[in-house]
Amino acid sequence: MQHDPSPYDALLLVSFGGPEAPEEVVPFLENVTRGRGIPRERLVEVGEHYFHFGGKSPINDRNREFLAAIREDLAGNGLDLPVYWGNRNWGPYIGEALEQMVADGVKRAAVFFTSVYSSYSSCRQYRENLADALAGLPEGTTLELDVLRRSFNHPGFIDAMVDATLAAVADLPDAQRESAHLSFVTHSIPTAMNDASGPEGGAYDLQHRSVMEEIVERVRLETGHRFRHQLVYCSRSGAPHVPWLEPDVNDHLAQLAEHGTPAVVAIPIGFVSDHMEVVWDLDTEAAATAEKLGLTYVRAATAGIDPRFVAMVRELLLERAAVERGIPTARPAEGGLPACWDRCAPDCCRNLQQGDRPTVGGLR
Ligand SMILES: CC1=C(CCC(=O)O)c2cc3nc(cc4[nH]c(cc5[nH]c(cc1n2)c(C)c5CCC(=O)O)c(CCC(=O)O)c4C)C(CCC(=O)O)=C3C
Ligand SMILES: [Fe+2]
Repeated sequence: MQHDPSPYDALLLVSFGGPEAPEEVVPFLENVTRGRGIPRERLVEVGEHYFHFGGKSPINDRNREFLAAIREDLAGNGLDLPVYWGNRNWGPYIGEALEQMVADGVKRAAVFFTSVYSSYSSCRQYRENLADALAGLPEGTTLELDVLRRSFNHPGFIDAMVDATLAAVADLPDAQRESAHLSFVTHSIPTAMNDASGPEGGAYDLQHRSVMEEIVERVRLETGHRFRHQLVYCSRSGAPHVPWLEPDVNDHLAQLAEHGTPAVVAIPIGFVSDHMEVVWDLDTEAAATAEKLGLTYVRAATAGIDPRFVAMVRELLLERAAVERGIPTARPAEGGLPACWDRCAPDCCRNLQQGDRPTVGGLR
C-alpha cells in the first residue's frame, strides 16, 4: 500500500444534499428537478416524505458523520490532508467548497462521490456539477479535480455489505432463515438512463448485479446456504409513460408473499448510508407493505461509517495518487467486473435530456 498522497493536497467529498428544515423542502425539490421533467404530483408526494420526518433529510447528518470518520482515518494513517464537502442540491454547495479550497491554497484534489455506481444521476451529473462550480471560480484560479473511480466493487464496500447482510440474515427467525429471500434494493432510474450508463451502456444494472452476485456467494461461503435473491428498485419517479427499471420493491414483496416466501432481507446496495430512500422507501413504506402481506422483513445496514468503507476512500485516493505519479499499484475489486476506469470516456453516462455539457474527470 502506497502512503504518499501527492499530487493531491486535499480530498473533496461530493454528495446529493438534502433539506434540514420544513421551509427548505420545496426549494430543495426545485433544485433537484430543475430541467428533469418530473410531474408536480410526484414532487408533492416526495415532499410528504420529507415532511413526515419534520422537513429534515437524514443525508447531511450521515455525511457529517462520514466526514468525521474520514478525517479520523486519514489522521490515524499519518495523512495530513484537509477534507472538504459540497453538495449538488443543497448547502453546503460544491461551489462553496471550491471557494474555500482556493482560499486555503489547494491546488489539486481527489474527489469522492457518495454514490458508487455509473449512471448520469450517480456519476456524470456530479462531474457536470464540478465543471459548473469550477467555471464559477474567479478567472485565473488553478484548481485541479480528479474524480476517484466508481467503487461499487471495491472490497471496502463489498465487505461492509457482506457483513451487513450476514447480520440481517442472523436476525431472521431460525425457522424462516433458509427460505428467506434476499432482496437487493437500489434507486430506480429510467431504462434509457441505464441503457446510456457507462462507456458501453447498461453499466448501472450490470454493476449492481455484480455486487449482488458477489454478496450472495460470500454469504453462501459463510452460511453454507445459497439464498434466493433478486435486484429490485425503489423511488421510481418521472412521468408514468416513461419506463424505469423494475420491479418496484413493493410489487416484488407482493410477488414473494404470493409464492409463499415467509421472510425477506432488504439489502440497500444502491445507497451508501441511510438516506431518505432508506428511511422512507425501505424502513417505512416497504416495511409496511411486508407487514400487510404477513412477511417477516429485516433491512440490512448501509455501509455508512463501517471502518472498511471509510478506509476505502483513503485507499482510493492513495491508489489514484500512485497512478498519477506513474507508479504501478494494485486496483482491488471483488466480483465479476474489473476495477473501474479512472477517467470516463466522452460518451460515458450521457445526459439524455440536456445533451453534452462540460464535465470534470473525463479522458483528455
Ligand atoms: C441513481 C440515483 C441516486 C443514487 C446515486 C446518488 O446518491 O447520487 C439518487 C440518489 C438520491 N436521490 C435523492 C433525492 C431525490 N431524487 C430525485 C429524483 C431522481 N433521482 C434519480 C436517480 C438517483 N437518485 C433520478 C433519475 C431522479 C429523477 C429526476 C432526474 O432525472 O434527475 C428527487 C426528486 C423527486 C423524485 O423524483 O423522486 C429527489 C428528492 C437523494 C437525497 C435523499 C435524502 O434526502 O436523504 C439521494 C441520495
Ligand atoms: Fe434520486
